[in-house]
Amino acid sequence: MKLAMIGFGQAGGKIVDRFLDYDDRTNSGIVRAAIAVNSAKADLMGLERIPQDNRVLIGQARVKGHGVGADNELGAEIAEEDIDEVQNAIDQIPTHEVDAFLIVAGMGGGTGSGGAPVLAKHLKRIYTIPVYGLGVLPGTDEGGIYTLNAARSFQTFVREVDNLLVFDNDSWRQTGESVEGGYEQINEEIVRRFGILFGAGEVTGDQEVAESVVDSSEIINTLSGGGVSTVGYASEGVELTNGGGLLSRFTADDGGDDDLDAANTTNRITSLVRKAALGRLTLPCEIEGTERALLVLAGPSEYLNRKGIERGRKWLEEETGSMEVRGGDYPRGEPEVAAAILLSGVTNVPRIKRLQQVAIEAQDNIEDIQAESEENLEELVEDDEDELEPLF
Ligand SMILES: Nc1nc2c(ncn2[C@@H]2O[C@H](COP(=O)(O)OP(=O)(O)OP(=O)(O)O)[C@@H](O)[C@H]2O)c(=O)[nH]1
Repeated sequence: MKLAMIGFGQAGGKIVDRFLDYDDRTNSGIVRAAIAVNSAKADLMGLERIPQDNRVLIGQARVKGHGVGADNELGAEIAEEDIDEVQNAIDQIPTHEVDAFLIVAGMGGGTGSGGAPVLAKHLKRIYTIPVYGLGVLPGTDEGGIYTLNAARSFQTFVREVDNLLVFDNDSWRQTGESVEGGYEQINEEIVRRFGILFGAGEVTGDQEVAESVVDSSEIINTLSGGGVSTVGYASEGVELTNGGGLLSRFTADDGGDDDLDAANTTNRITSLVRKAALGRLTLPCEIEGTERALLVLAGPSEYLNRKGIERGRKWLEEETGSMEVRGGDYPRGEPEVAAAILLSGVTNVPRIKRLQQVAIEAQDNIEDIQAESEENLEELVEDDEDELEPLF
């Protein structure tokens, strides 16, 4: 499906930048327009792919291009004040060619965390196409203020969008790497997963001869109903029949009379689906209780078959308990077979519960510290009060 992506804040901008790169590399055609919004000029300048004209600096009057320093209330305020500037950039894109908006933001900072929900609310008032969010949760070691920001932003963002897709940095961070290097890899993991999902609804031309290609309305229907979504993914390298040089661990179903080949393909697909659902999700959670799901099998068409996808879909129905599990293929020329599973409307998410608990503790702590420091300041000032006249 075709998306208008808006990266809000530093993380949001960088991830949308990577989506553009992914789109070019894989010819997916999912990014119809890409916009970056930030209160920090330097962050906008650091982007590589998003066109200069689509980079919107907000809050200049308040923060002079220096960012909001993880103050997400200020982030929300400047987004509201400068929403017309963001709208001007959106006015330049052909929204009638777009299936949905995707607002991408890190939820632990200030600009994206505060601004993304404001933009979602604004877009929903104006447009009839769905507005989705892709929210990135901070690592638990980033500290109380990031957790508090994320918990507050999450609560608001999920209410304002048609569906909130979540990626949790905490379960993806790698030890022993620089933060920047670590994010590069993490961002690649993000675009690969969401790229396959959204790319599935963008199959065109002769690829459509495949039997059960996923359609963008199936993605929209899976996301409709709202709530929180997570994505599972697994892949295996294959040899392209037109001469790719990869070791084949996946047996091609060449469509001939070879039942064994077909059975092999089916079995491989089924185990790939299990790996994707039971492995690391973008937001770890219990898959049981998921309201709706979509299974996408991507790969060269000779490695896909309807029976495998149908079996994978049935298995997902059993595991999630959902009666609304869709499935289909996404034929493409990459030398791998990949299963991406969108689990929409997940309810059993211990990470979110914990995030909210820690945020409440952080909020209480901050209030205590504030009260204490006000008292301390009063004591400090009172000591001099008898002797000194106030200025006014
Ligand atoms: N996945 C991912 N997460 C990132 C990246 N950069 C920052 N983050 C996360 O996003 C959060 C910070 O948000 P930023 O986007 O840097 O902040 P901002 O929205 O620009 O807001 P301010 O800098 O406070 O004005 C951190 O908690 C990180 O967890 C990135 O490139 N990829």
